[in-house]
Amino acid sequence: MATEVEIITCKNQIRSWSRTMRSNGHKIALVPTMGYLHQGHISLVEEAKKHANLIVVSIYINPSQFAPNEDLTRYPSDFNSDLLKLKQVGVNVIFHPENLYETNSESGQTGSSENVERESGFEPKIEIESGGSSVTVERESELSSCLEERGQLGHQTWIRVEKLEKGLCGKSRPIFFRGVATVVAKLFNVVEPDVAVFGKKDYQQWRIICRMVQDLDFSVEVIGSEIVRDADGLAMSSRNVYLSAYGRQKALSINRCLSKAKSSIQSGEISCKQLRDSVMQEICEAGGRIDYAEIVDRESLVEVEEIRGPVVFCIAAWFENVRLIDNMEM
Ligand SMILES: Nc1ncnc2c1ncn2[C@@H]1O[C@H](COP(=O)(O)OP(=O)(O)OP(=O)(O)O)[C@@H](O)[C@H]1O
Ligand SMILES: CC(C)(CO)[C@@H](O)C(=O)[O-]
Ligand code: BAL
Repeated sequence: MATEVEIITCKNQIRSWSRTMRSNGHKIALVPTMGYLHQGHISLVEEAKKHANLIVVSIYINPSQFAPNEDLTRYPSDFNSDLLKLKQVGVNVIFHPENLYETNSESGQTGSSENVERESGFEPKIEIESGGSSVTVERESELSSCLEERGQLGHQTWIRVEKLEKGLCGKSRPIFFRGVATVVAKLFNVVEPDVAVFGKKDYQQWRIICRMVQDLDFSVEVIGSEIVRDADGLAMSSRNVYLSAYGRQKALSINRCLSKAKSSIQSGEISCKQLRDSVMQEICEAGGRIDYAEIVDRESLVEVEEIRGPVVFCIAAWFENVRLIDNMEM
């Protein structure tokens, strides 16, 4: 049966809702999403219900985790369909801010002097002190996300989980985890949840959030929830919608070769090189372009050479210009 869902768009309003509810003895779980919801997201809500009695789902396509050459402007969205799904699964609040980086969202002000500077020819250069004199160097290109690209330079504070963010997805998306960690910290600060649920499909993201919470003493319990797959084995993802039926068929090779690797390990294979080589061969033969295929320690995400303990096999590959990620704990 569908339930009433409150839609909140203002930071102050969600914070005061949360504080009131907690003072009345409720426990609040947050499920952060970028919308265009599928069963993977719904499973996070179901997991959240095991840990709290009030559920907030945030829907926010965060510009700071997209590089300017990525798909922010065409990222799929369908708020009405999301609303229906969330009513059916039974959540209490949808937090749907228009702009989480807006310091004055309640008053509708958008400008800042830095925006003006950008519009009038901001150069991506920085000055650094060197031996008593200052030199101008190109700003590291990796520091630019769609947030800065929009000219919204009012935001200056970034969270970097320095080691965990470097490998896997961090190699080809160098600003991605800076944006994710920062926006999740902002969501934690405005929603003030007791619990937050993340999908293990984004394994590195989940580990990074756990580490951020530990290192910065956030009072939030982070839950990692299992990957949900379609019947054909493809890990559900909002971006699957970009795939043609043909591309999707080819992309099934990802899950297929992860399952084969798992069987090989169960039969005694310990060489990560062997395992990686066969996965890479199968994905390439299916027409995929590998971004990475790595077997890493589950906690540190450091690559291992031999299977001697719990690991996770993580893959990112392009099919038809769609970058898909998947993994399997082994
Ligand atoms: N198949 C899935 N199984 C479990 N969790 C998932 C799955 N897909 C997404 N999630 C989780 O849902 C949360 C929100 O993710 P997001 O809105 O980016 O969806 P997505 O489908 O992963 O989108 P994208 O295609 O951009 O990767 C994240 O914690 C993510 O790990
Ligand atoms: C955690 C998240 C909602 C932050 O924008 C996003 O990275 C996602 O949807 O996985
Ligand atoms: N699920 C992670 C969001 C992203 O890839 O941008």
